[in-house]
Amino acid sequence: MGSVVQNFVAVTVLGSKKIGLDISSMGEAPNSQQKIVTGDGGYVLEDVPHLSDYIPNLPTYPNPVQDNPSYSVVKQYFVDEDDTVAQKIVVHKNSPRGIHFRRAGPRQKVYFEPEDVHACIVTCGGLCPGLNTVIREIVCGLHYMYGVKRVMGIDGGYRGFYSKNIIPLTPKVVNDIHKRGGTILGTSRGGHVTKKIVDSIQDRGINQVYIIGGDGTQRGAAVIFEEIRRRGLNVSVAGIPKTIDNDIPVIDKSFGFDSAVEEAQRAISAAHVEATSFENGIGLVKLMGRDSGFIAMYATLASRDVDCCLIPESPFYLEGCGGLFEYIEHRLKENGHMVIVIAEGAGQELVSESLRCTGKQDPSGNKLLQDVGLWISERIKEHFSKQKKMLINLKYIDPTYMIRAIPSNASDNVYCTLLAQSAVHGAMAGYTGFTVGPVNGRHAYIPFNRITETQNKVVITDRMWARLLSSTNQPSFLRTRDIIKAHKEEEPPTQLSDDSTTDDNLMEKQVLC
Ligand SMILES: Nc1ncnc2c1ncn2[C@@H]1O[C@H](COP(=O)(O)OP(=O)(O)O)[C@@H](O)[C@H]1O
Ligand SMILES: O=P(O)(O)OC[C@H]1O[C@](O)(COP(=O)(O)O)[C@@H](O)[C@@H]1O
Ligand SMILES: [Mg+2]
Repeated sequence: MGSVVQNFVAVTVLGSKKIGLDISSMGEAPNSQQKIVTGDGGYVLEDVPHLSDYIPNLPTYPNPVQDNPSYSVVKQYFVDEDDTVAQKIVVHKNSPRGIHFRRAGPRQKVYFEPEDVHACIVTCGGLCPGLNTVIREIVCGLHYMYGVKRVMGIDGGYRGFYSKNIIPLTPKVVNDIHKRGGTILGTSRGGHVTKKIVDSIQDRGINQVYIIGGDGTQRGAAVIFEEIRRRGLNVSVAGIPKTIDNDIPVIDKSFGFDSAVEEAQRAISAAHVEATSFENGIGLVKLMGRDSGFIAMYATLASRDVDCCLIPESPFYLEGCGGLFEYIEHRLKENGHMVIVIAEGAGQELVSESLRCTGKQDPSGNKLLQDVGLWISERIKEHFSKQKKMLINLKYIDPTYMIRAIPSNASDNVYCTLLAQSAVHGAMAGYTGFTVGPVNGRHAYIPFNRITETQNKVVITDRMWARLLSSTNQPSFLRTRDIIKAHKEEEPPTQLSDDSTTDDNLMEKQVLC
């Protein structure tokens, strides 16, 4: 028999399941109410809000997709109302069933008549390959699956709601945009004024809002949803997670990540060519990754030309035994050249120690980072010129904005299509206040708070990082105390990471000087 989790107010009882609203504090969106359903065997559904939660007696309509020749041939096209997706799929015999999310997809009944829908799409934050594909597929999904004709683009991110003109979007307008990088709608940081945004939504009669963006954007979307609910508006808010850094938790990975890793290969290959063409050549490539080193890690693993990968999650040091300089010297003596990949957020504490730390932020409140690529290039050159033992040739490549500006690759295009269609199905079915994304390969509707409360990071006590260390043969730069600290802080494995190694294994691996 299910039960209501403590701190949750029961509002409905369905068979053995109970639905509760969490009224405890929820970070930056204090009015948020979490919908939790518990069931037998430790089953927990972290559900997403629905328009009918706060607007009574909403009419429903048969889903027009059932009359669409492309889709009507598919048996069981509609998702069962009770389908949910498990967050954890590696379990033991006696494990509780754990957390689940509502499965994404088309429902038998929809909460909007297609001719009544007035949808808008906005893109916020940094660029990422695939933004245009998601825009295209939302427009085409609404149009071809549901017969929705009124879709508009918000120009230039959140501030575009109240300071710019709208961009009408039709299948014709968006037909070719997936072949272009960037976003045809423009994007920006900062400018989130909730009241003005929701006023604009209300004034324009918009009833579906599709918000494409990263962690900051999803925080903004959560606040917009709260305000819409407070005003009792029949407006569905759907978030589509975007971040090239892949730092959004819960979902398997974010769109554009694969494209970025693929494009990074070109920079790494160039660095390798440069490095191998000069005596003691060092090719240094800086890749994106403000707080999470996924691009650097995956690009390194894919390339096999990289001798050292430095990421924000794994502290390193330059001088002395087991340090970077020692490793460079050893590798150059051994192989005559080397390639280093560094994520932009790596070693920031070292950079701040030696440069005057400005503490500046971008308009969204993200910390502005020092250029670690330039800094480390200078330090390496300085070290070897002082030592006079070895003449080195270092070439620094910063391809970050070139990578971010490419169109998405084929697999990201397919992924973007699924994301966009899942978002459209969710909004049409009356769900709101959700982010869509794959969890263990199945698309699901995830409450905003789950996406914004933490960041996805490389877990350096996972097997994936061990694989990287073994592929580059670089030192782990970890001292015993760091290993113990890392294990204490260890987060549950993310979908892109792997199981943890044991304490004992790691202890054996530390560098002995
Ligand atoms: N806590 C927040 N509340 C409301 N809006 C936010 C919040 N954090 C960021 N935003 C807005 O979200 C947008 C994008 O955020 P940003 O951090 O630049 O990029 P990303 O969404 O890619 O992380 C900006 O317009 C910013 O003002
Ligand atoms: O120079 P900008 O546009 O501020 O972007 C730089 C940042 O954007 C990112 O690509 C990620 O941005 P988002 O948070 O918008 O996804 C970081 O890796 C990088 O630090
Ligand atoms: Mg961000």
